[in-house]
This record gives sequence, C-alpha cells and structure tokens, in this order.
Amino acid sequence: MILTVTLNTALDITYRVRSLRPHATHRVSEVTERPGGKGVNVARVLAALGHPVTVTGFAGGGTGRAVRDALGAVPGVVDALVPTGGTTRRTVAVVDERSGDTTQLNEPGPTIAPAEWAAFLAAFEDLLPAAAAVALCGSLPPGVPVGAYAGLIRTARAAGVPVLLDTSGEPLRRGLAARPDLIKPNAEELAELTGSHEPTRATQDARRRGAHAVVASLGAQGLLAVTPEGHWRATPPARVHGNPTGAGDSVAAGLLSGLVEQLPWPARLTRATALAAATVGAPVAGEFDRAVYEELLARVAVSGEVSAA
Ligand SMILES: O=P(O)(O)OC[C@@]1(O)O[C@H](CO)[C@@H](O)[C@@H]1O
Repeated sequence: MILTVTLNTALDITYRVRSLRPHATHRVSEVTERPGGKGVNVARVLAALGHPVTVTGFAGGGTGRAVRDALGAVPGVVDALVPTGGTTRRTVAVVDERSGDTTQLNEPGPTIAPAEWAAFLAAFEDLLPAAAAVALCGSLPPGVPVGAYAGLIRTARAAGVPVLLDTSGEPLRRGLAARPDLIKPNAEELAELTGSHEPTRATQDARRRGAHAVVASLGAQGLLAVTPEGHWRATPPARVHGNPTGAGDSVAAGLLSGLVEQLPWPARLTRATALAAATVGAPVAGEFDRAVYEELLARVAVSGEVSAA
C-alpha cells in the first residue's frame, strides 16, 4: 500500500457564491463537504487510480468523526488515523462564480498533546513495513514539533521506504535536511524557500538543499522536474478553468503512483499534469474529472533530457 500522512486533517467545505466581495453578505448557492487535508486528497486520488492506500494522521471531535465516516466510504482507502482529544479543523474554499477565483480559509487545527504525538510515532513505525511509499502532506497542527517531518523522513528512509514531502515554510526547510526522495513545491513555496522567483533556478536550488528530486508545480504552466535522472518540463495542452484546490495533491498522487509503478519520469509527469488539470475541472478538492484526465493523458507535452551517466 501507499501510506499518506495528514497530521492536520480537515473537513473541507466548499461554498459557491455569485461574486465574493469584502464587507458584503453573501448567499451561498451550493455547499459541499469532503474529508480533506492534503494527504487525504492524495489518498482519494491514488485509490481512484487503483492503488491501495492507508491514511494516517490525527482526527478528533465531531469534524474528525465526519472525516472518518466519509473516508470509510471510499473504496481502497484504509483509515489508520490516530485519535486526538481536540477537534479536527475545517477549511473553507469560497468559489467566486463570476471570476472563477477561489479564496481559501484554513483553520489552524487542534493542539496535539505530547502523548498523542508519541502514539502517532508508534503507529507510523508500525505501518511502515507494509508501505511501498510514503507521502507527508500539509501543515502541522499546534503541538507537533516543527521538525516533525524531518524525523518522519529519517524513520521512513531507515526502513527503506521512499518519501514524498509536500509542505511549506519551516517544516519544509527542516524536512529537506533529512533528504526526502521527492518534494513538490508550488511557485510560491519555492520562492519562499529559495528567495528566487525564477522557476528553473529555484527548482535547482531546492534540490541542492537536500531533496533527491524536485517537481515544481507551476499552475497552468505545468510541471518542472529536476531529478538525478534528468530534467523535464510537462505542459498541459490548454488552461482548464475551475477550482484549483487540490490540484497539487493530484500532482503528488500522480508522481507517487508513477514511482511505485516504476514508470519513467516523462510518464510520471504526464500522469501528474493530466491529473492536476482534471482536478481543476472537478468542482470539489480531491476529486478529478476522469474523462478530462483520460483525454489529457495523450495531449500533455513533455520536453527535457536524461542526465549523462
Ligand atoms: O493547511 P494545509 O494543511 O496546508 O492545507 C489544507 C488544504 O487547504 O489543502 C488541501 C488542498 O491542497 C485542502 O483540501 C486542505 O484542506
């Protein structure tokens, strides 16, 4: 199975409004609720691709129950979430129907007690032997040490399990020191990490900081990969309009599934690019439009070159 870790799970709420304006009252035309947090979205996409997945992290309170109930209904996903005495957060994505823009409001999440963190570490070590790969995804809830991902990466690498790290800020900076196999920053996260807004330079710099491979997700411009095997650019054929929430998680799912299937890099990048665009085309985070995905697979352009041996 593939193990996804979401320390700060969420009940993702998506509101659609006609036009979002500060200081105004809005009538919501449509509300959807889904289990979320980045690793949960990665898990749903992996399961839809036919990979067995186990989800761990924390869940608690009424929202935690709702997340677990909904996850339990997803075929192919095993719930190994660790209970917390706090209450799982909500995130709210407000989709402006007129402009198509999405505004995201993410709560900080519950405070994790030291004993709960210790229980999670024990559960993580128990799950590792059955894992073909691990994804460590999203923000850290209060109470979890800022170097948490670095520790989890060291534990996974010691067990011989490849790790994808998808986070930002200080947890990403510290995680890099533990040499994850792959990171998947977006342009903003890359710039924050490296100080450079030039994607090629920033991606190379991120790799020098410790990641084995870096795949930068550049929104409608596609993906830029710098790896020991070579460097590539994958570009979708056209801009897909819709809700971009979760598109990065679909990139992570595409890359992880390709890693486990031992696909060559261009095929992994094609899959990840098509999945991301198909996620933008679906109205809710963590879901993708399968028809759009299958149609795009043949139309993603990949250019680049293999490194000299
Ligand atoms: O606050 P974090 O952990 O960074 O991100 C959480 C989150 O915004 O990311 C997903 C989209 O990638 C949403 O489903 C989710 O709730």
